[in-house]
Amino acid sequence: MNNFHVYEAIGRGKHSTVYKGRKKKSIEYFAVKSVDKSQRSKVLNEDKKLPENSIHDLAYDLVKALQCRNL
Ligand SMILES: Nc1ncnc2c1ncn2[C@@H]1O[C@H](COP(=O)(O)OP(=O)(O)OP(=O)(O)O)[C@@H](O)[C@H]1O
Repeated sequence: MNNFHVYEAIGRGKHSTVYKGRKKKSIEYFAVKSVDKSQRSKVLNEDKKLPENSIHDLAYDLVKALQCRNL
């Protein structure tokens, strides 16, 4: 967190608050999610889950990219 300037809250989740953030010494902006420590594992596990169609789309793109390389 020391690498970011954190500005105003831009959203709230069930167990978290999302802030506007900027990486220090850059003009890159990020959404910075702040989670209560007691809810951390729950939120991290939720964010790891991708919808099934996203996984399918990623797999399709990967296969296409590999096919292009082998041409
Ligand atoms: N990348 C982003 N850019 C802008 N706003 C965002 C971004 N990510 C989250 N937000 C805002 O923060 C809100 C809550 O974020 P998020 O979707 O992570 O919540 P959640 O998954 O429902 O909650 P939790 O993780 O606490 O269970 C969103 O509804 C949205 O308004």
